[in-house]
Amino acid sequence: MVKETVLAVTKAALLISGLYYLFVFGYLILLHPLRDYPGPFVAKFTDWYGGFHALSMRLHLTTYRDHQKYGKVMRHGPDRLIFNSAQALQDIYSNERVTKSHVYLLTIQANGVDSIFNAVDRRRHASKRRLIGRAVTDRAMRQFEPIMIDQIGVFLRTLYDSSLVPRPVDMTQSCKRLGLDIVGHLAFGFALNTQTDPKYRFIIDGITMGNYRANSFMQLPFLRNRVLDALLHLLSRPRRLGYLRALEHMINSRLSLEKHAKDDLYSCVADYINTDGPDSIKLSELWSEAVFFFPAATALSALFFYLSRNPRAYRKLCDEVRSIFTDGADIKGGPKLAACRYLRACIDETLRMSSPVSGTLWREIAKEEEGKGPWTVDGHIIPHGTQVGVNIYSLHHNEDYFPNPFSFRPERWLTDNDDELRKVHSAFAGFSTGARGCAGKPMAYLESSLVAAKTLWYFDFETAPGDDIIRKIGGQTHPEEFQLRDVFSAAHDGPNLVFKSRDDHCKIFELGGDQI
Ligand code: HEM
Repeated sequence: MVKETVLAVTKAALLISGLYYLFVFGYLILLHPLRDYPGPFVAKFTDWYGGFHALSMRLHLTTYRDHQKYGKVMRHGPDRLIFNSAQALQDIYSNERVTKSHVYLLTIQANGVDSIFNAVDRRRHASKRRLIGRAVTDRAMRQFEPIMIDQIGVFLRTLYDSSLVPRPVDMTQSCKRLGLDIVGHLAFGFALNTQTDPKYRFIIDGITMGNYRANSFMQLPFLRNRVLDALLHLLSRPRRLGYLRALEHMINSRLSLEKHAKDDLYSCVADYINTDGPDSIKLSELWSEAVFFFPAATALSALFFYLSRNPRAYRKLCDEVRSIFTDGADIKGGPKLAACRYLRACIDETLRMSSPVSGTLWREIAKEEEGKGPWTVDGHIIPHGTQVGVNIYSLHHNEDYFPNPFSFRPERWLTDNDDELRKVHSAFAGFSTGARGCAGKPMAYLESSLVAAKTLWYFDFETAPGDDIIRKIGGQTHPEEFQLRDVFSAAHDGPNLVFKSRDDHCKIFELGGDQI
């Protein structure tokens, strides 16, 4: 009797859940407001489609392939639409009624510390932006530049040492270490010295893991649940403790100095730490803000990749840098660097092909704007509750704007044809755009330009033997492109390069001079 009752209850439960899911699937496929948009079938009823490809770090490539198949607007999740046009870029990211999607909230750390990146509320964000903006003003940048140049000097010395052997240099490692050392100084005036000392190098992997975790949560919110989070916390405990200890050490070292002893983020916001005012910031939030200063390392690794594979561009850039400047120490921010137009075009072309942030930046209409009239994106009225975005990798490879998108052609940024120029700029989203666009864009250009120009001043370089073996990742079929793994920002390897010093110019390294 008991057995029969259990059987009957089980059958009823199965029937009810079967009917429930049938209803939900039926609704999502046949009745949902996004039902008429094309897209991968699985993505119509679950976020697992995007989640799966995010976990495998190739969502940017999948999205590009899907656009080829389904067109310039597609449904990429039950309530998600992705567009592939410059008009959509404007309509989404430069619209004041729009905010970051609620999925960004899933990236807030377990201790509740938010950052400028995941502050969805517009007032909270505006206050953070004002504060962070203080660290990246032109004046702050000018004050920080000598410190950046010192770190670039360390980078150049490691290249010089490698040239004496000669030994190939893995540019991903070198650029990430340089990038992190700059971030340490910029945030807390702290010398992490990862370029010369392995002690703090684990932070680089920590940042990548954090980005991977955040990206996975945003694509597949289901993952952010207590059980999985607790499990992840347990598994990453030893690393996390090391990370927190390093952070605590950085903060304590900085606190032991006078507020304005260093030209760093701390100094810019010190008067707002733990106050009652509207722009108050917690000390513990500062590093969360600063880790978003990191993607320049990807831009640099990719730039070295493209220059080593494109001899014509390499030669042209050498000619420009070596004719405009008269000395390595002469290479600094100012009119001469601004006159390096080909350098800027090489950086832009790099950011187009291998954008350090290559995914879809999800947005939605702000809560307080709901019901105040329709939101139209590239001619489509967006139904209530829909998250939308433009996929940066796809837009940057859209032939309507960038013919031969897989060719490295800096010249496309230097055309005399104004219409053409407007067109390429309209579809460039490397730093995103609008109120949530990159706050550190000028800093990123300065860092990339100084590193590239100074490297070309002191060295010639070429691809290390054997480095051209095609590293196919997740079905990427374009070996001429620097291959990125999408973890919101990017993970990558190489290129491995061999450096040869330009003799007369490198004497300064032998003499141990610091005017590099
Ligand atoms: C080549 C290097 C860089 C690239 C490609 C890049 C790209 C981006 C992108 C695409 C976003 C928008 C993210 C989103 O909407 O979720 C962003 C935001 C941001 N970036 Fe960058 N970034 C770079 C370097 C930097 C640097 C050097 C700094 C600081 C010195 C910086 C500071 C920020 C900040 C603070 C935000 C958040 C802005 C906000 O939400 O108001 N970035 N960046």
